[in-house]
Amino acid sequence: MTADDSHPATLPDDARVVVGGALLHEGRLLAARRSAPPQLAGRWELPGGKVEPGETPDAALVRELREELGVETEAVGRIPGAWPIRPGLVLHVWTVRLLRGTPSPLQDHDALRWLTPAEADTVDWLPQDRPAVAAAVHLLAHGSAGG
Ligand SMILES: Nc1nc2c([nH]c(=O)n2[C@H]2C[C@H](O)[C@@H](COP(=O)(O)OP(=O)(O)OP(=O)(O)O)O2)c(=O)[nH]1
Repeated sequence: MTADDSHPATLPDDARVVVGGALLHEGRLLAARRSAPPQLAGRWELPGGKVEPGETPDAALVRELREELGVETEAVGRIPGAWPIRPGLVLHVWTVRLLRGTPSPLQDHDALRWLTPAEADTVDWLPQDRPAVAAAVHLLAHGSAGG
C-alpha cells in the first residue's frame, strides 16, 4: 500500500457543477416541475443545468434559463453551499433577476409556479434543492432580494 491509496476515489473538487437559478421576482420564487427523466418527472426544482467545460457558472445559468424558459436573466449572487446530487454531480444555486420575458416551460419542464414565501413548501421539491430554496425564501421574506 502507498500513501496514495488513502485518497478518496472521487475528490469533491472533481464533481461537475449543476447550477440552479432561484429566480426571484415581485416577491415570489419560480419553481419548475421536471418532465424527464422518468425517475425525476413530477418533482420540482430550480431551473438550470450542467455547467459546460470552459463556461462560468453564471453564464451557464443565463444560457439554461434562456433555453428552458425563454427569458433573459442576470445571475445576482451565489447562495452559500454545495449539495451532492449523485456521485460526480453537485448542485450550486444562485439568485437570479428577471430582465425580460415571461417564463414558459419550453424544455425539461411541464409546469411552472411562482411561489410566495408562504407557498414555498407546497410543491414536492427534489430533496437536494430544499436547503437552497429555504435560503432563497429567507431572502424574499426579509426584503433583501431584488426584482
Ligand atoms: N436543473 C436542475 N437540476 C437539478 C436540480 N436539483 C437536482 O438534483 N438536479 C439534478 C437533476 C439532473 O439529474 C441534474 C441536472 O441535469 P439537467 O438535465 O437539468 O442538466 P442539463 O440541462 O445540462 O442536461 P443535459 O445537457 O445533460 O441534457 O441535476 C435543480 O435544482 N435544477
